Amino acid sequence: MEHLETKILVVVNPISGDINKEPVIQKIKGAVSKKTDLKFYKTTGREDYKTLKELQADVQPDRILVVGGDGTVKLIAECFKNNNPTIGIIPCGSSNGLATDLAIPSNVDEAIQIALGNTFQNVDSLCINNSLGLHISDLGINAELIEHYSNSTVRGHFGYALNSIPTLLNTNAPYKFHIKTEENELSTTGIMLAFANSNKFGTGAIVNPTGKIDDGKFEILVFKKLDVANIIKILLGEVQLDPNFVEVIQTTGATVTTDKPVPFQVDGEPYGSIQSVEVAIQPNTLKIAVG
Ligand SMILES: Nc1ncnc2c1ncn2[C@@H]1O[C@H](COP(=O)(O)OP(=O)(O)OP(=O)(O)O)[C@@H](O)[C@H]1O
Repeated sequence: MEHLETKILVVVNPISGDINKEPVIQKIKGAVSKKTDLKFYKTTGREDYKTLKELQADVQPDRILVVGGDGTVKLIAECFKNNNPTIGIIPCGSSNGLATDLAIPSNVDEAIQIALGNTFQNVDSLCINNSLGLHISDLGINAELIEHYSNSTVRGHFGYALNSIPTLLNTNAPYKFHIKTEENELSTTGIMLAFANSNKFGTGAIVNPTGKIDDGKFEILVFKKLDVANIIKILLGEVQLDPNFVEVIQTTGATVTTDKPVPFQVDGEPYGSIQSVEVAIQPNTLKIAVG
């Protein structure tokens, strides 16, 4: 396989998506040239940020391969955002939102080829209450689901579905959101407010007919009704946006406040319940290998 770098750090989340990573590790070993200095780091879920920072100083990798889900990609983005190495994603999580946005295949062999390849895309990130957001963050019902899911011992989609049932029955939704952007100020009610750092919404015909992929903007989506299937389809970019169902605001920075504490999540990680979120776009934070 052709690639220019010699130092590759592979960060493996052993538990993500309930997938055995050993075959993936063997495939990566088989895909790189003999000259490649290949280092592996398995996340522990504790102090990974600190250890990876030390590894960065030690190894100074040209490329980092992430074998995990959104949470692991985010960990890498936070650790290495100032060093700007190329990041290759081999999607192995129960949620692989950023990989899906970038059309990185779930097939391991194909993903490894792309992760080691030389086609790149710069990706914007969001600064959300001083945390890094790469894909979708939200206040409301989805964050409630994620909170329940993260407290459970069951991993994977099936666990997600099982745990969603009690949450949907006990929800405090709808919530009142006060949204202040650089351009506008409004109050609205919904079951969920999402911050989406995905070009799907920015380039969609209804949201922004003239939008470009790297326009340095993000979207606030306020979902009005509890229709989980439709919400998921919209977040996956599979259906046109119906303004009666979802309100969309495109901006570069916003503050959202609520009347009561609302569960909050950033890229699939629960952040407890909060009443105020500040969000700003950070253009071109990451360089990711794509197909
Ligand atoms: N060795 C480990 N043991 C337990 N937890 C770990 C370990 N390594 C990483 N983690 C946890 O895994 C989470 C990130 O998982 P990631 O998003 O990559 O995969 P996922 O299957 O999509 O995860 P999730 O289902 O929790 O969203 C973080 O919460 C991190 O603390």
